[in-house]
Amino acid sequence: MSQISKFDMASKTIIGQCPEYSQADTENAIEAAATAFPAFKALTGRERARLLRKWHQLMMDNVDDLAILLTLENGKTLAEAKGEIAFAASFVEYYSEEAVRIYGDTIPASIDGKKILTLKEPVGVCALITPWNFPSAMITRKAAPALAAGCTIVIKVPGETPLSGLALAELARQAGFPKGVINVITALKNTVEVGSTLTHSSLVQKVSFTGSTAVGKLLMKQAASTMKRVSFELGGNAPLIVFGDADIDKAVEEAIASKFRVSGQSCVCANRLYLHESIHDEFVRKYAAVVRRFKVGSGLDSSVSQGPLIHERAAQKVDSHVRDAVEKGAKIVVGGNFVPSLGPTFYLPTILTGMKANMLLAQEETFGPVAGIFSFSSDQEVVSFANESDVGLASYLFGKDISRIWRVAEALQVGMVGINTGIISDNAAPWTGVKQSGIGREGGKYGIEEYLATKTITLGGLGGHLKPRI
Ligand SMILES: NC(=O)c1ccc[n+]([C@@H]2O[C@H](COP(=O)([O-])OP(=O)(O)OC[C@H]3O[C@@H](n4cnc5c(N)ncnc54)[C@H](O)[C@@H]3O)[C@@H](O)[C@H]2O)c1
Ligand SMILES: O=CCCC(=O)O
Repeated sequence: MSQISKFDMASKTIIGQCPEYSQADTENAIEAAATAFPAFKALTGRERARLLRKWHQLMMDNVDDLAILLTLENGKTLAEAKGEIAFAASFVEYYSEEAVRIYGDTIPASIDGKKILTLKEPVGVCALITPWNFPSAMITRKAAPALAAGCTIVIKVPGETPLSGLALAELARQAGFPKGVINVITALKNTVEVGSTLTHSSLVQKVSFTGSTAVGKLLMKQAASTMKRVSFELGGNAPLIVFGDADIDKAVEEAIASKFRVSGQSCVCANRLYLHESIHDEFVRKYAAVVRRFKVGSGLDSSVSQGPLIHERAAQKVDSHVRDAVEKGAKIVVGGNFVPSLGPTFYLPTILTGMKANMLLAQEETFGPVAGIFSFSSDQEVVSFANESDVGLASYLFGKDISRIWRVAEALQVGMVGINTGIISDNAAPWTGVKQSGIGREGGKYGIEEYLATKTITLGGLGGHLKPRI
């Protein structure tokens, strides 16, 4: 069997290898999950909750090792990696608490003598396909609710970051999950055939995918062949709007976190920053002062704030957005180039001003450390700028006038709005997009519903109501 070699993202030295699984291996994993399903489904919610709690505990006991592995294979800083492991574990804890709270309804029937009940049942074998930008959290955000519901799973981890998923699966084994309940497929070269196998298999009942909109569309088409349930968490192009009455220092701090965490490689990272003309210059001056202090380098170096991007293609895309903007009249305030001394995947944190709607950055997700700054003069104008996108995942608003904030939050065509905060990730909150940012929700009480089917039971022949004796 051929192997995938994994390199430390900063030094490019080899850190490990894992199998390049094929269509046949994927079919075996699906079979294993299907075989394990009846017994796993039959466990009580309390039993599944205990397994999840143990898994959560093992993740937290091993947070340092998991974080080092994550930094090595993804490039994000160690502080960010530790944050991600805690975030990943938080989904496991949350859904250990939901596993015992899966309720059906009793529904008054329209016809006398009948009763209607609903049962919530696990949908069956689920294929979970996850991206490299959050190699641990994007797995547990799917796996924890699926397992809490009683589903068995086949996880297709990204070829760029397979090791974190394997480490999580080993900890799940140690936690006591029965054989066949959690299966991991690693593939890089064979990604397309593995994806096709998962989405066409008649044993797989559900596909949950996080990744780009382009791949999401392909998987949706493939999953249609067997009418699978689907959940898609796809790309974004988040607008961040600062109104004239905002607390500028706070908005700068939060906009830094929103734009530059994981070097701009989160689906909810602010991509387009819209500043009211009255505070534009002050914001840019303060924002640039912070960004100039950033240090780019290996994520393992504690003085570094920005690690490498995932691959050369990603860095080239970032640079193409910067070049395109400059050609069309934008000005580079900070950064604007690669860091050749570190290698082709390192890009300087960049601020561009004078952005216009015809620039690539305005139209597509940059997925890198570039803040494109636009100026606006009225609420209506900024809402129409922000909505000029075929995706609608996250957005951010900064200001004090609550009636304006509310009006704009309602008018934005997005799944999530952060108000006076640049960080909206929380295991308890529904994570969701509109337009081409996806279908379905992850997290919170809604996340588990994606893995449950509602069965309606109608009891007949019950007769009428008892008549009171007179
Ligand atoms: N909405 C969200 O919650 C969310 C979260 C994280 C990332 N994302 C999005 O993900 C994208 C970045 O991640 P990426 O570059 O890994 O995305 P991607 O779509 O290229 O890949 C995502 C996953 O799908 C796999 N994949 C690719 N082609 C496939 C195929 N034909 N069949 C089956 N699997 C296939 C990849 O190996 C990876 O595991 C960005 O667009 C980002 O916005 C969205
Ligand atoms: O890509 C993203 C989801 C995770 C996050 O940003 O919290």
